[in-house]
Amino acid sequence: MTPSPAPLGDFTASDAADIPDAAVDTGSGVGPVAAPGPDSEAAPDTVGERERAVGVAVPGQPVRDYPPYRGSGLRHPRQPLVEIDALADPEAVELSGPVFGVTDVTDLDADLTRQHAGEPLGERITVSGRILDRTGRPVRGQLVEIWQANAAGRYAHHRDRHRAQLDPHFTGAGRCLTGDTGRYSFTTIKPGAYPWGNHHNAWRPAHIHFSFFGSAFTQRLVTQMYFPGDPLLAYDSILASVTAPEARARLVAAYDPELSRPDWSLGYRWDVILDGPSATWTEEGR
Ligand SMILES: O=C(O)c1ccc(O)c(O)c1
Repeated sequence: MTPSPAPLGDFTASDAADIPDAAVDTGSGVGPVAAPGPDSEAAPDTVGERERAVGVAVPGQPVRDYPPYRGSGLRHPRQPLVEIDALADPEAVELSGPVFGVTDVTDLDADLTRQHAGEPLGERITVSGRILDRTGRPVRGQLVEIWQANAAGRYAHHRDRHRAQLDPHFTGAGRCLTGDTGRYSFTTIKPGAYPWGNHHNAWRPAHIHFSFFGSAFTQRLVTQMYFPGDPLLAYDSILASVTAPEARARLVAAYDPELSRPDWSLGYRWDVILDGPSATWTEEGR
C-alpha cells in the first residue's frame, strides 16, 4: 500500500515552488530540473529534449512520473515532443499524432477465440486478406481492427438488447497489423444475424465490422464484411445503400479452402482496396 500523502491544506502558487526536488527525481539518470522560483521566468531553453521526453519536471507543466500519484508513471509521453506550427502545416499534426504500433498488438488480439479462459460457441472461422492501394501495392504495417456479434447475433455491449445469449467466452473485438504483403488474418467465430428494428423483420446479415487505421486517427476507414451465400444479403438496406452492384460484391468475402485449417476453422478471404476507382466502400461520417 502506498501511504496516504500528507494533506496539502491551502495550497498557494508560491507553495508549488517548495515541492522538494526529490519528489520529481524519476530515477531516470537525468537529474531533476529545478523548479523556477516564484519570481523567475520559465526558462524552456534550459530544458533539453531528453528531459522533456523522460519525464523530468518542465517548468509550468505537471511532473511526469510523480511517485505520490502512481498513475502518472503510466500516462505520459515517452517520445521527445514534436514542435508543430499547426497553422502553417496542419498535416504535420496528423502525422505526428499517436498511432498504434507493433508494441501494442499481440498475437492474442488476432485470435478472438482465445481471449477468455474457455472456448466461445459457434463456427470457428479464419478471415484473411490483403490491404492494397489503388495500384495493387500492399499496405504494410496497417492496423486492422474488427468488431462483431457472437454466434447468436449478440454484441457484448450494454446497448445491445437483442434477446439472444451473450457468450462469456467471446468479446468480439480483435486487431492485427498487416505484414509485408499487406496481409491481415483473424481467427474468430462466425457472427449470427440479428434484428435491428429498421423496418418490419429487418435482420442484419452476418457481418464483421472492419477499421483500417491509416497513419493517423483522422485517416481511419470503417466498413463491413459479409459472408457469401447469406440469404439476408438481398434484404439488407445497409448493404443495399451501396448502389453499385460491383461495389456491393466487393464487400462480400469468398469461401477459400486454402485458408480453411483442417479440423479447425473455415477460411474466408476478403481483400480490401483502400482508394481509387475500385476502392472497397467505406462508411462516411462515423
Ligand atoms: O447504421 C445503423 O443504424 C446500423 C444498425 C445496425 C448495424 O449492425 C449497423 O452496422 C449499423
